[in-house]
Amino acid sequence: MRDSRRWNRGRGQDQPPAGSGADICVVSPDATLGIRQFVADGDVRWEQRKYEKGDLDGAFIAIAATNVREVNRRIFEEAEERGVMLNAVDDPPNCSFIAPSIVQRGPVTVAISTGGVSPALARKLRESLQTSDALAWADLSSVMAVARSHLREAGLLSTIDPQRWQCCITPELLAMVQDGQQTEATEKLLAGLTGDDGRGLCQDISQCHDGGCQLARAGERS
Ligand SMILES: C[C@@]1(CC(=O)O)C2=NC(=C\c3[nH]c(c(CCC(=O)O)c3CC(=O)O)Cc3[nH]c(c(CC(=O)O)c3CCC(=O)O)/C=C3\N/C(=C\2)[C@@H](CCC(=O)O)[C@]3(C)CC(=O)O)/[C@H]1CCC(=O)O
Ligand SMILES: NC(=O)c1ccc[n+]([C@@H]2O[C@H](COP(=O)([O-])OP(=O)(O)OC[C@H]3O[C@@H](n4cnc5c(N)ncnc54)[C@H](O)[C@@H]3O)[C@@H](O)[C@H]2O)c1
Repeated sequence: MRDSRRWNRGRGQDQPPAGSGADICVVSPDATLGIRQFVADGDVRWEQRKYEKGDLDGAFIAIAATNVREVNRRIFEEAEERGVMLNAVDDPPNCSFIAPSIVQRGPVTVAISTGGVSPALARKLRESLQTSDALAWADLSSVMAVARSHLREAGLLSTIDPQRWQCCITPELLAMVQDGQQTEATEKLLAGLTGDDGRGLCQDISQCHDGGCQLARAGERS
């Protein structure tokens, strides 16, 4: 099993691997302080012994992180036999999946993979993305969720053109949310989506491409 340094490094924070509701079991004669803490917190079970064939019985996903390459290879063989997904930390040929670098903001998760070509590049991309404006769109999550659930309840969700969603997700809407005006932003979004805002936004969906309506609105203002 990976040690806590790696868990923390991959996520860029002191976040236990649990929290997903997964039943996590570590099989190892010894464990780091980090893993012992997860065990003490009830997030992880620890079987204090060496790996034995059969340990993957019933597993959905496994990580082979012993410091003995031959043991990791045997774990990979068992995983292949059982159809269990396996990651062998730094041994790509003995992985059936590769661990990505992760960026999270609210409910939004961005996973970055270089396909094993360069983990250092995956980290660079993660660190760039964490501070990039692109990720700020994730701050709209709760407003989007509320509007969506409202439209679903009203039986209107499937009537909204996908392009209209894109046109309504504007920097202006984001600024409102970031200013703490959640309710106003939700109302504005719903009005824009249902065409009730009276400003002609996206009245002709067929003309509305690549933010075209926003460009038109900017033109109107100037
Ligand atoms: C993304 C991340 C997630 C995580 O760890 O969970 C991750 N490695 C991270 C960092 C990192 N790892 C290494 C360095 C040193 C610089 C460098 O080598 O580039 C750095 C950078 C640093 O620490 O700054 C060393 C290293 N890693 C691997 C090898 C073996 C090989 O390539 O053969 C070696 C050489 C070992 C040696 O011999 O010394 C292999 C893998 N590492 C992967 C994932 C998978 C491919 C992912 C992809 O490329 O997309 C894969 C295949 C295994 C797997 O699937 O888990 C995490 C980013 C954390 C973050 O976001 O900050
Ligand atoms: N890809 C990465 O980013 C990355 C990062 C850190 C470590 N690694 C790799 O992960 C592996 C482990 O590194 P580490 O620093 O955690 O090593 P470590 O020595 O700290 O830990 C290895 C653990 O495996 C246990 N172990 C040994 N034989 C075992 C067996 N037969 N059954 C069960 N457990 C057994 C040991 O008791 C120990 O607790 C190494 O191959 C290392 O190169 C990869």
